[in-house]
Amino acid sequence: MNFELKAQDSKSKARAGVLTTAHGEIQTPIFMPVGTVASVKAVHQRELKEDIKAQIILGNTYHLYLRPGTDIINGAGGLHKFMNWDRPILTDSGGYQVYSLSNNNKITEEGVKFKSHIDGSRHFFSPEKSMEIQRNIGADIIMAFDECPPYPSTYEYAKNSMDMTHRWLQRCIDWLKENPELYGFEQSLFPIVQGSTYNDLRKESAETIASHPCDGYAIGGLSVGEPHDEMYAMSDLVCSYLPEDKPRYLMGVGTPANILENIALGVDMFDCVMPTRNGRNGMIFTSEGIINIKNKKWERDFSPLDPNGTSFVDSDYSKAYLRHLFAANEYLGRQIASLHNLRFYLWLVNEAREKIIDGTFASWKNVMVEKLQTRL
Ligand SMILES: CN(C)CCSCc1cc(N)cc2c(=O)[nH]c(N)nc12
Repeated sequence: MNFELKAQDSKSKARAGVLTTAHGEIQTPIFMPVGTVASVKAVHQRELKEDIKAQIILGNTYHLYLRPGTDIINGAGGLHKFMNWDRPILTDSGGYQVYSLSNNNKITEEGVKFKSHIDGSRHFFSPEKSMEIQRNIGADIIMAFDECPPYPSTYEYAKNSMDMTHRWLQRCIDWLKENPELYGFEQSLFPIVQGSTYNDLRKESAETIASHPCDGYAIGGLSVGEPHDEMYAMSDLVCSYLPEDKPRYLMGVGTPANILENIALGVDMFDCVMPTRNGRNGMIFTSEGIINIKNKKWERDFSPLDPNGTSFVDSDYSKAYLRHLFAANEYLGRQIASLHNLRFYLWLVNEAREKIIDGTFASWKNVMVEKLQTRL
């Protein structure tokens, strides 16, 4: 895996680059649609590739392990073949999902005991187990098995959790060294910086994580309910300790405005369920602001969904029509909203990339951040 910086903004820490993987190139800054259970909800792989122009998508160890299970995915020759997606895939390591989905879990030094949110069956994830599952899934980018502390956490909890995440990282590295790739293509580990919202812990974690030679580095433990200015402060601090020549992935972020602000701080990769989850609830993101399509004000607005939009749905359908589909609970409504929002997120990061390359990012970002938060 190789990362090449193409341009750096002179008035911010924003960068434009290219990450080359076994399944193709990724232009950064990039947004990664979330395909938790081997599907980006309500969207075809063909639409992801041809209309949304997604370059990499996310899968998830916790979900895929529980259903369909690694032996079926392995039997298909890996997740790329199983879901017919031949571009890069990143999988999260499963710990975060255990905390957020399984209400009955116990964390020890060894790993995490949990009950399946599907059928209540008992399971156990260790760093080694997480690596084995991600090896079998065949993800191009494997996330280290970490603990994402809740927000807020006491200093003591955040420190103990961070230290354990660092010990778990070494166990991930050791297991991957002992167990080579199964499908004949490179799979790279991204370690994850923790430390909650404590400056000294974040510095210590970033330095520890950066001491491991990896193809990329992730910032975890944010977008967990902390105020946005805390998110930005931690992201800024951590980026200053991570290698310049490797991609930085801020996990679970975020709103369009969060993404632009973090690009300005030096972050290159993002994922978030917002475009799909909030889209399915009628929240439509546009370059002029946010539309709640269920609002009565759109009932007789026959104008295109998004005149500046770059997806086919933006000109094919009107606001009034999409509002009707939501009112009637028609599947097509969620499909249109998901497709539009994902295309918007990919358009936004590509616009940012072009502004970084032509040197106008900082001023464009400030204007854009205001517009993106307008309620239309
Ligand atoms: C669908 N996505 C939300 C899933 C991928 S990102 C999940 C995710 C989100 C957030 N906010 C923090 C963390 C974190 O600290 N560690 C890990 N492993 N994953 C995280």
